[in-house]
Amino acid sequence: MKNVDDLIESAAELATRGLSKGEIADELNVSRETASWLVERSGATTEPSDRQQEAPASPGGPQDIHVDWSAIGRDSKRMGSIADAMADMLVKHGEDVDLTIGIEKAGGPIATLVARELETDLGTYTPAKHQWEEGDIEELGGTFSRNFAGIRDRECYVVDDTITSGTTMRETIEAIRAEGGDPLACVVLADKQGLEEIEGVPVYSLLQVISVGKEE
Ligand SMILES: O=P(O)(O)OC[C@H]1O[C@H](OP(=O)(O)OP(=O)(O)O)[C@H](O)[C@@H]1O
Repeated sequence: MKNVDDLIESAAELATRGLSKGEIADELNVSRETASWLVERSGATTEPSDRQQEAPASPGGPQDIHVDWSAIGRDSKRMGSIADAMADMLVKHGEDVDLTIGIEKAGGPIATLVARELETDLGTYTPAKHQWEEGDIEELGGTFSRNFAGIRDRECYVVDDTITSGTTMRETIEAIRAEGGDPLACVVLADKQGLEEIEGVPVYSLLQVISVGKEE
């Protein structure tokens, strides 16, 4: 994915396949507003029910950026170096934690390498959105894979690639607590919200995305 034209083309293709703007936002890793803008620019349309729920895209374009980290993700050596840097931020946080949780899908491989560097156990969480097919997503829960470490009564770190709205990280923190775990910090490659904490859990990010010249 190289530029906005590629994003528009991808959004059009996904809309043609019948995906809603929310699903397109998830697929392209952009906000719903950006997904809406991309679809409108492409001239494609989404389902009528979807359009009714959408606020119109702002005429000046979206207040969002797409983070393409595939140059890192396609190379395990680069991923290892980036994961070492993320692990270092958690080391500086200074807690004695022996469990790292990755958020599927993109956070899983990163968390694996962070856990290796920190010499912790590894767990994974799959957010509810990945199980969603139709109906109310609020009625679904995410899942912790039994192929990896258990969480009950354990302190942990949480790893993902990006924070866009913060919804996924918030859901994961709540799910870990509901499972009896205690998330002490989270780390991502890029935080588009510039958050200091989510649900009382400190957020560390290698990159902070800051909008400048944004009209209020
Ligand atoms: O802060 P949010 O608005 O919740 O968005 C961030 C989430 O979106 C992306 O996941 P995506 O749904 O694209 O799945 P993936 O991990 O499989 O790429 C990303 O990996 C985060 O998990």
